[in-house]
Amino acid sequence: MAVVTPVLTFEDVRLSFAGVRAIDGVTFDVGPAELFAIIGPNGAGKTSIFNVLSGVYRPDSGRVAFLGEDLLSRRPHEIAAMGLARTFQNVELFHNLTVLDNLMLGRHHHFRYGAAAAVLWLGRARREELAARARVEDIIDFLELEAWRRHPVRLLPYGVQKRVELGRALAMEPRLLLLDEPVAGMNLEETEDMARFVLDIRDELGIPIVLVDHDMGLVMDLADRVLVLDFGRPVALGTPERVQHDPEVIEAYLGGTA
Ligand SMILES: Nc1ncnc2c1ncn2[C@@H]1O[C@H](COP(=O)(O)OP(=O)(O)OP(=O)(O)O)[C@@H](O)[C@H]1O
Repeated sequence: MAVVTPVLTFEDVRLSFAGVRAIDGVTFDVGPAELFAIIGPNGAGKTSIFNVLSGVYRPDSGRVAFLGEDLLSRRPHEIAAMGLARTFQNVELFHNLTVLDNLMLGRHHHFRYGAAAAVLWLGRARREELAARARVEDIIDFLELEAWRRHPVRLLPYGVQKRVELGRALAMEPRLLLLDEPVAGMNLEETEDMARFVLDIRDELGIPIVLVDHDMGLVMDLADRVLVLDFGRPVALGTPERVQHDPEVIEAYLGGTA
């Protein structure tokens, strides 16, 4: 049997804040083109895990490797440049800029030319800019954003703004995508659209995804595997089918009502 090397390895990670155990011995890995979900009630430690992965928090102990390389010694911009892209719970875009410009900014770390070349619009700068444009136009097609491409983000419906944020993360050409509550605050139609795009990213682009949410329903529909957390502790890890029927999950997460 072929051995599949995980894209991400998170091993026995612990992190406390003034006595609060935000992450309490959490271990998981994410395979290539896997949609991995982390769920748990408020305060379970989901955002803390994302903050460790993106280099914002340094854990007290444990090991985290991305594409075989240690992540814990890296700064946030280095981790982004390695190909780990993230969206946020709240829309974090430049609201007065157009969709196109926001997506172009998502690519900035790919540009290799210096300031002088950029100002003079010379050689390499021009070639890189044209390649970036082509890539961004592909993403606009993929996320069905054509109708809004020249609109400032602040004028767009909320669900479309979240899609632009997803587009900006894709513009980084990620090797792993972290989605923080991608459907929070969305109506049913927006939620269904977002769910479809998330699946397309895995299936058509082959990009592995870690998705954090507290909505059990969405996660169970989308994820290949699910990690359930409670007060920073792992409660269960497995396929949605298995996790849903785990007595500890039913007790801890659903309060024994399922
Ligand atoms: N910077 C911080 N300083 C102090 N405590 C923190 C910090 N970040 C997180 N915590 C604490 O760690 C615990 C886990 O918080 P975290 O935000 O990771 O949970 P969460 O599962 O993402 O919750 P939510 O669904 O509300 O976003 C909470 O008790 C929280 O108060």
